[in-house]
Amino acid sequence: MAAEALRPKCTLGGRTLLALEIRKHSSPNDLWMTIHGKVYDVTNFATEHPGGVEVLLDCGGVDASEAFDDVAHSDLAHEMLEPYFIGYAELSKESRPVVTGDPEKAGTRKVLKRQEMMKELRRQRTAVLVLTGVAFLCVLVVMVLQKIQWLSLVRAGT
Ligand code: HEM
Repeated sequence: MAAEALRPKCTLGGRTLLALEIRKHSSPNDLWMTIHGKVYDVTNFATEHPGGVEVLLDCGGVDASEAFDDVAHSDLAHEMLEPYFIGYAELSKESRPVVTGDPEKAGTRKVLKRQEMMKELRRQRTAVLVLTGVAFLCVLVVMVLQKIQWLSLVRAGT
């Protein structure tokens, strides 16, 4: 009875599933994750995820709440979750990421990896912004030069 009460479970269309079941859905073709106690089947969303498919695969079958919050997702991202909702999961040890070796170190490694990815994303965004700015300035300079040339031609003609 006590063991039954401790069992992590998730409801899906009236059915009750163990967290062990949630964990089985961790492949690109079958991807579930738990975010704040709710289970989402994001199989059809993974390849469309603006943050890339890799980060979602890292969270396949486990509790992705921390990873999701770390990114400070927009309200839109929270709304986008809803169509993928399939049920509720009991937050238990078994639904959290499976870590091998020293859990503390493994957790730190994951956080560091994520922070590194975020830095890289920001670097890429800054580079794109700078390049766009430079391209815009170049176009502006060319337009000004053409205008000057045109004005001097007009003056020379009169
Ligand atoms: C399955 C649920 C998820 C949905 C619906 C979702 C949705 C989104 C959306 C809409 C964006 C664009 C930026 C925004 O509007 O916030 C985004 C960006 C991102 N997401 Fe997610 N996301 C999900 C899960 C995750 C998870 C579990 C991670 C784990 C680390 C993650 C990492 C990222 C990253 C790194 C970005 C890029 C941030 C940037 O460009 O600054 N997402 N996501």
